[in-house]
Amino acid sequence: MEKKPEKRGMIDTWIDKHRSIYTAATRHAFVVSIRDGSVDLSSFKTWLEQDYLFVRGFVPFVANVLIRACKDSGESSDMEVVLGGLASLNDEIEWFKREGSKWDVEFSTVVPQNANQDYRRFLEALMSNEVKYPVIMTAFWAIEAVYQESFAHCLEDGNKTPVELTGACHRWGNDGFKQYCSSVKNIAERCLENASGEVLAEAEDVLVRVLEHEVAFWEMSRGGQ
Ligand SMILES: Cc1ncc(CN)c(N)n1
Repeated sequence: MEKKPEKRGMIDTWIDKHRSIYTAATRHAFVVSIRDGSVDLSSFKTWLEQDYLFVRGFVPFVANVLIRACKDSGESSDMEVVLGGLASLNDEIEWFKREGSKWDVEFSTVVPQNANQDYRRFLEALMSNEVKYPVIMTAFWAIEAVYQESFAHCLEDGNKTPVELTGACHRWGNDGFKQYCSSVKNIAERCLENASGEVLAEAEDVLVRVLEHEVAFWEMSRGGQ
């Protein structure tokens, strides 16, 4: 049977419109250096330290998305998708701790860098009740999708990803995580279909801002702030 082409929604339209920042976030030099094996391991360690702190701040954000999915969605399956994401953050934190001991990282002494603090402040602002559900779901999708696309790239054919880094790549580059991102995208697209012009403008803006924060986060790993 012929496969039906997937329906293009607002998110795909916005990605096309903001292609250069989308590519900057999903094909950043740090990610490309993992894929081609030239990665500087001290950059990887910086990323690991900073991302552990980020993920700890991401938990309350996702918990808030879960509450909004229960209160504002009207579709009971939204809650199940987000709950799955929250549960996998538990595994993620355990993974970071194991990885930290492998790389001799003492997380308790790590200080969040500026890009990390800015990103976390942005997430906190999104947790306000004033922010509409379609806007939150768009942001949530973008945050997860950047990691999925980036790390899946490090596993694609022809990669020279160092074996000690493949664990990180599989964590976000695996098919289950891809499927989960696609479910989150479907939720966001469904909400955006019925959104007002004002909410659409806000969601587009938030999408671009997530991509900018992701670029700054990768830059920080390579020694920027
Ligand atoms: C900066 C960042 N962005 C996204 C993810 C994926 N949850 C993450 N761990 N860190």
